[in-house]
Amino acid sequence: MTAFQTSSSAVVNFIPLPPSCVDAAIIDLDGTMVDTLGDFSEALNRMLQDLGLSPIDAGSIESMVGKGTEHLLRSVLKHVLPHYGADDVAIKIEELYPSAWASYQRHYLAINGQFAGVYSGVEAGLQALRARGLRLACLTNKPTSFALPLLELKGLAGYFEHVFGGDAFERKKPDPLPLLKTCEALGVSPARTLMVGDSSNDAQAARAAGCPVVLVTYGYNHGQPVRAVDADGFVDSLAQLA
Ligand SMILES: O=C(O)COP(=O)(O)O
Ligand SMILES: [Mg+2]
Repeated sequence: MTAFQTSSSAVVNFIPLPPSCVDAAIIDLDGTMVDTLGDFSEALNRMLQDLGLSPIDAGSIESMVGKGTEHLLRSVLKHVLPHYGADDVAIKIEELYPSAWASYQRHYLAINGQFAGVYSGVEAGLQALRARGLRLACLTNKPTSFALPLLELKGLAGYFEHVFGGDAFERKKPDPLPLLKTCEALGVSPARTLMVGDSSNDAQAARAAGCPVVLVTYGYNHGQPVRAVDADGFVDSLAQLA
């Protein structure tokens, strides 16, 4: 049992942190601080149009978000190329990938943040964590070049000492490496660093790194119910971290 669980139940709604338990918090971006599904949808559909492919709906995109851009683009291409056989699809995806990535990057950077909104309670939560003296870093699987301007535009960049994207380290979440590297950059120990995310990706990375982990209930969890994920607690708003 961690300091964040009660003795009566394995997974509970979040218990307010005893201030002495953590020195830092690492916060996920997509689905945790900003609802970026509109941005993903806009940039991906502009990309598909460039490639002469059929559009994709936001509901399908939602279950593909969270594992970084390479995974997202390959999943989207696979989804819109259903009339090919399995082997042919794989070949076609690799063939299309370089132009898909170039087009997606161009469109995403052009619309970044315009179809996205900060979830309610995010600023209050970040302010409360800062008021407790916690060191804060943002760790996302989206490219750093997408994350930085988005946080700036939404007025959230100033809360973080570090912002690391999916391309900042050799491996992405759910690998523990990005969390361990972020703890190192903050100069804190993983056991005293709270991970706050929205998906099993964040929770698995945190478990493997030895960080306590709390998940929000409103984000994107690969199309699966988030409360089934192994985590230390759940919040409906970052303001509940206060
Ligand atoms: O771009 C993604 O895959 C999602 O990134 P996240 O780690 O901020 O949820
Ligand atoms: Mg996320």
